[in-house]
Amino acid sequence: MTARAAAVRMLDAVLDEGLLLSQAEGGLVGLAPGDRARAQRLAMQVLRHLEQADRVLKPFLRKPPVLTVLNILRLGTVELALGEAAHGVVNEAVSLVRNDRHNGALSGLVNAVLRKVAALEAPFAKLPPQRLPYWLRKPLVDAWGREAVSAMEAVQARPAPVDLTLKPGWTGDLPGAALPTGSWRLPAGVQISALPGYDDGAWWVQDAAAALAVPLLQVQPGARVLDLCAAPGGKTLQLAAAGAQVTALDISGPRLARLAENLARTGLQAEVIAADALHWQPEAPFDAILLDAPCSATGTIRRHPDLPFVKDGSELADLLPLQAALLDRALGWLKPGGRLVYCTCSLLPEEGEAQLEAALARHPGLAVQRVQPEGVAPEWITPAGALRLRPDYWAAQGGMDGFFMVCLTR
Ligand SMILES: C[S@@+](CC[C@H](N)C(=O)[O-])C[C@H]1O[C@@H](n2cnc3c(N)ncnc32)[C@H](O)[C@@H]1O
Repeated sequence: MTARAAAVRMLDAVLDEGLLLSQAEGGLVGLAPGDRARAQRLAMQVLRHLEQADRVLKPFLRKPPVLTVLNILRLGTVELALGEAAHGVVNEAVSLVRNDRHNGALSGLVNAVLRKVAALEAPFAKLPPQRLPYWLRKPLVDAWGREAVSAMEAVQARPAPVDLTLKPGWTGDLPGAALPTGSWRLPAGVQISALPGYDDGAWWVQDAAAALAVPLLQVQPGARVLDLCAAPGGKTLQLAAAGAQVTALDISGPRLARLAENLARTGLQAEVIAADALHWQPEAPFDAILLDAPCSATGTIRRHPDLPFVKDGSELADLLPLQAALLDRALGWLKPGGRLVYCTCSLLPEEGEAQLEAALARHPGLAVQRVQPEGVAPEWITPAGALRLRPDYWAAQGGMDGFFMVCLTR
């Protein structure tokens, strides 16, 4: 199987079976590591430009062919629009259809259509970036307006850069540049495992927005800190590297295994607990708690372009009460005067700003501590004193994940 065939298989899984790309990785079995990475990259490129590909293809199709053939056409169209050489793209698309038991007869159609697409000059140049689905776009337009949402969509059309969090004090010779908040942004196409510091765990991959929750908590060395909903552990590593005595709790065994690997690679320490936070009880209260609550993950669409095609917002009915319940329990585990950071990698105000407002109403004496970590622009701070991070911030440098985060004291 080729990388392109695997990419089409993954697209079929997302668009037909409603699977996330991470759930469709079975389609990559048997591929060499380089081809696996290429197949994933191709599938993600198509998902970022699916709407544009369909608009380009429409005049050349009397009616859409079966989904798998349409996905072959979409893949070819996106590759051509992004500058891939026509010869290889068209030939392989044709052979993919020819080798398909059910649809071989459509190889002539695929050949003719992709040759027409190849003859177009910059077919995506005049098309707007792909729009978010209505269930997600509407509340974002209501919260921040059309212009901001279009800016987010433009950033989401491009692959996300890779950011690193460096251990405090580590200075190595990495390609790329430091961001104002202290994260390190790598240039595109770098092989991460070949970088200095990889083998000794001097840094870890973590989006620049995600890296801001721990600075917001302002932990002191030696403080007892609970990382609630901790896996796979980017924030656990930051807390441990800051000298805190960390308890990392998560409900998911497989995700905690990744957390344990991350601790081992970086040589950092934390007590790891597999438990449901809705039932677990600590033996003693904590100086600080980080609650990175389960959420819609709509702030991570740059890196998960499959999400808008698979999710429909219906999971919010379970997520919103879960977030509130986790927050209420965690607040009960804080020492008097302790701090709690609540955060979600969601763009939706329901999972951020509205959760904060409701928590303040439920807990008299609870207050927002206004914190502006280094490099944070004043306009990222909400009137209530929280941080609202959006994908279109630092757009020219590739953006950042969408996040809501707030520091609370009681
Ligand atoms: C946003 S992710 C956490 C990411 C993590 N903090 C990091 O920085 O790598 C949310 C986590 O919440 C965990 N989770 C969901 N429900 C939970 C529960 N009831 N108790 C404990 N953990 C839970 C999930 O397994 C998932 O790992």
